[in-house]
Amino acid sequence: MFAGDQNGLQGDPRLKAISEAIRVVPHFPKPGIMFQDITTLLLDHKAFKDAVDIFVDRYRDMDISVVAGVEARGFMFGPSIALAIGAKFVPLRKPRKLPGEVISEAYVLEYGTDCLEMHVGAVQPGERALVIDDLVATGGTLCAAIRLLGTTQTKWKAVVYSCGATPADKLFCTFC
Ligand SMILES: O=P(O)(O)OC[C@H]1O[C@H](OP(=O)(O)OP(=O)(O)O)[C@H](O)[C@@H]1O
Ligand SMILES: Nc1ncnc2[nH]cnc12
Repeated sequence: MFAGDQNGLQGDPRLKAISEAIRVVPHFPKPGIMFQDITTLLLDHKAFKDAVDIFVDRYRDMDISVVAGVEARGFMFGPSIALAIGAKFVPLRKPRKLPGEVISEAYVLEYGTDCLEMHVGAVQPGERALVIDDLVATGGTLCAAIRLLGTTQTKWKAVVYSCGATPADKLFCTFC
């Protein structure tokens, strides 16, 4: 996992603008949580486009066939990235939302527990997948997404978050 200064984006003015477009709401949804609200980023066309473009530029020539978006905020960035890099989009959904046969992974959140599900057959063994979400807090969601894709024996998992609860500089990614 690496931050803006280690991924070739050091000094990129887009990072500051993206960071500033994310509203921080203290004590939401409960005391002590500094909520990183990306809905304000979505209102800023340039910052929103820059956030998508940064990932498109990074991953377009990496033979990635699957972009997996984590419900719900991964759905706000993932499809645009998938279309631009020529990959399919696979939603990783919260429980009981997908109508077909699913595989499930439970995980612990900063303020609760949850579960991600994916349709069986959406990802084939050997495919290269990129996971998209808006941030890492405890990392529980990210780990669940990796486990979910791992059950399909996906050859590569590239995990990308467009912003982070900490540090403030927001752009980092992991390959596993
Ligand atoms: O690193 P973690 O501790 O796992 O937390 C990060 C996750 O929490 C948020 O989603 P949330 O579960 O609140 O769902 P939402 O996108 O539907 O609001 C966020 O969008 C990440 O998916
Ligand atoms: N600090 C935070 N801000 C926004 N979403 C979150 N999900 C978990 N922790 C969060």
